[in-house]
Amino acid sequence: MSEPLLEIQGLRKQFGALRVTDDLHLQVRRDEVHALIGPNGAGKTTLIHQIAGTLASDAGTITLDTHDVTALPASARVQRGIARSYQITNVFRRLSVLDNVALAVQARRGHSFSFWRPVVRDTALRDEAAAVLDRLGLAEHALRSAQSLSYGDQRLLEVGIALATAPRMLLLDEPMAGMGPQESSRMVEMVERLRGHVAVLLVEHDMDAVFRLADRISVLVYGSVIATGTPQEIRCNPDVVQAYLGGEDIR
Ligand SMILES: Nc1ncnc2c1ncn2[C@@H]1O[C@H](COP(=O)(O)OP(=O)(O)OP(=O)(O)O)[C@@H](O)[C@H]1O
Repeated sequence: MSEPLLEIQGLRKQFGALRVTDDLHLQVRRDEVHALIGPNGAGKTTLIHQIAGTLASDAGTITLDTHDVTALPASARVQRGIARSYQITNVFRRLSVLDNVALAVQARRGHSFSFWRPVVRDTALRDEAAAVLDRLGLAEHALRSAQSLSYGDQRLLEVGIALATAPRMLLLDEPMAGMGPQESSRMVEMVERLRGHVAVLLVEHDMDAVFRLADRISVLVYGSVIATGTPQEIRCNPDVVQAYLGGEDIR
């Protein structure tokens, strides 16, 4: 069993009187796919924002590899190895697929976007971006504009942009949302290939995908983790079945 890479203790985020995350504790190991499930409004997306640093926390700590990152801005967390995939709105639609990934590689190297040069002039950059596309199964689309990709491929590209920052902790917020069965299964295969190379925290409503992919699952209810365990443990946990599904079987 590996040591936790990400450790969250007593985390809280409050909007007015509403505590969206509240005394939240969670550990993600460095070699696991860890799924976070919970009813609508439980606070899953808010937690992803707090980990990524796009929302400041009101209490608690977030440590990555024992370094406290709670007070760091989002950009500094990316440099430390935390990446999240954003919605398609984060993709530069008119740029090529390869250039989109290369921009993220370049950002990781600490260059600002104003120094962006066509990727074709920078072999190392191009090779690194191409390797990411290979990993995603998008190599054949490298020179197409991002906007010409199918919906499923655009969502894969989002993950590619996150991977291009060479994360140790990858946050995926509903990567299968809006996908048909075929596209979902490509995303599942892609996440499967990441296992062991990068720690993955996966928020997903598609329970088939969750139970297929997760090494462990945490269940969030009213902003707190009520249970963490293997898929089998979670499936059999009476508190989870009661709280999450109102008493119905989880699958
Ligand atoms: N910026 C905000 N201001 C006020 N309330 C917010 C804000 N962001 C989220 N909330 C509220 O916090 C609660 C949790 O939202 P969040 O999106 O984190 O839940 P979730 O578990 O991701 O839900 P879903 O599964 O439906 O995506 C909701 O009641 C939401 O309305």
